Amino acid sequence: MLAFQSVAVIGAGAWGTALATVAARAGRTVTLWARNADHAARIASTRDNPRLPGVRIAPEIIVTSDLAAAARAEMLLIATPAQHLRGAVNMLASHLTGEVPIVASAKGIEHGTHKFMTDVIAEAAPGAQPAILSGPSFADDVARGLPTAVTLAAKDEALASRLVQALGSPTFRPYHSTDIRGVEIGGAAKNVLAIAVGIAVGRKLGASAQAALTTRGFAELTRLGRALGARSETLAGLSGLGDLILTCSSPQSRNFALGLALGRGEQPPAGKLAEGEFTAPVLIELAASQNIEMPVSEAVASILSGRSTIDAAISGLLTRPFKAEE
Ligand SMILES: NC(=O)C1=CN([C@@H]2O[C@H](COP(=O)(O)OP(=O)(O)OC[C@H]3O[C@@H](n4cnc5c(N)ncnc54)[C@H](O)[C@@H]3O)[C@@H](O)[C@H]2O)C=CC1
Ligand SMILES: O=C(CO)COP(=O)(O)O
Repeated sequence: MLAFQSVAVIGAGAWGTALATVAARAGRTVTLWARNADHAARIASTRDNPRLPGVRIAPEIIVTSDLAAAARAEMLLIATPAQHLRGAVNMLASHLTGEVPIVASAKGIEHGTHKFMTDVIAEAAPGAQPAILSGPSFADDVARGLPTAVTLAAKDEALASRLVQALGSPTFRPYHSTDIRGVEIGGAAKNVLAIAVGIAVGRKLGASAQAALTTRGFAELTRLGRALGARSETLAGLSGLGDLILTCSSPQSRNFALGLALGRGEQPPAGKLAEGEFTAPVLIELAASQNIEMPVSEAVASILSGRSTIDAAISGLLTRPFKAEE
């Protein structure tokens, strides 16, 4: 039998549903777990998730709210928002046996603790083997089987490679890595930077400003990543630069769309998760604790908290002293 034949996805939002589809396409036996029993029953009968409209959920995917049943899978993927990951793994922990791999797929940093997703898993489920999956991949594209490539990192390279084998298919191509921190930083920071770029586009600052802001955003993401031990190749790879390019260039991104609305002076889209909103304050706290300058992220955090107007934040960025490019 193949390693990791059974896969459970915890969290039945847009991304969890897309990942369940990925695992089914790769030939795994898949369980999709929703915390709300009515929600699970509705998805199971309609084969449709309102979080991912127009995508048909394959009949072989088992949709359930039975956590003990889901926890029996040989491999688990957590697809809750970042701030809910600890709660989800805490619930799971008592059902787990052995060193089951738990792959985080949320993009964020925990409030209060400044912990990244695999650190939270290691604390909440000490017997498990944490891993992280991240990269340029809109749930809708992935679920429809459009070609995507991501990074999947675990401490042990052989494990990362086996997890890739379990999930990969011609249209979903994970690359394995051992640089967990690099993958986590890219995913968390790019959402904040996408809000900044969305604001600039919403304010009609032009395509040149969009490219400049994305690039200077990458510079600050790289500075923080290097300070925290990430490898440059990871930061310039799919989970870093790749995801930054995607998210900073497409209104399909909820983070970019939030920025766009703010920049235009409109109401942000209702009911859409934009992780960057939650990551911004903790990202700048983390950067400050490392003495790393992240002016673009700081501007986003100050706009979101109401400490600065958009125009004042833009003016602050444009009047920074000239310096060497680094
Ligand atoms: N949607 C996308 O294209 C992608 C999303 N992600 C990441 O995946 C994470 C989740 O995003 P989405 O699925 O898009 O959000 P979503 O808002 O569509 O779904 C989140 C789901 O998590 C569930 N949930 C919340 N707390 C929970 C808990 N304690 N236990 C179990 N379930 C819980 C909610 O009920 C909801 O169904 C985010 O960190 C996001 O950045 C990553 C790659 C692509
Ligand atoms: O992470 C994503 C694409 O890689 C999804 O982006 P948004 O969360 O901004 O929609």
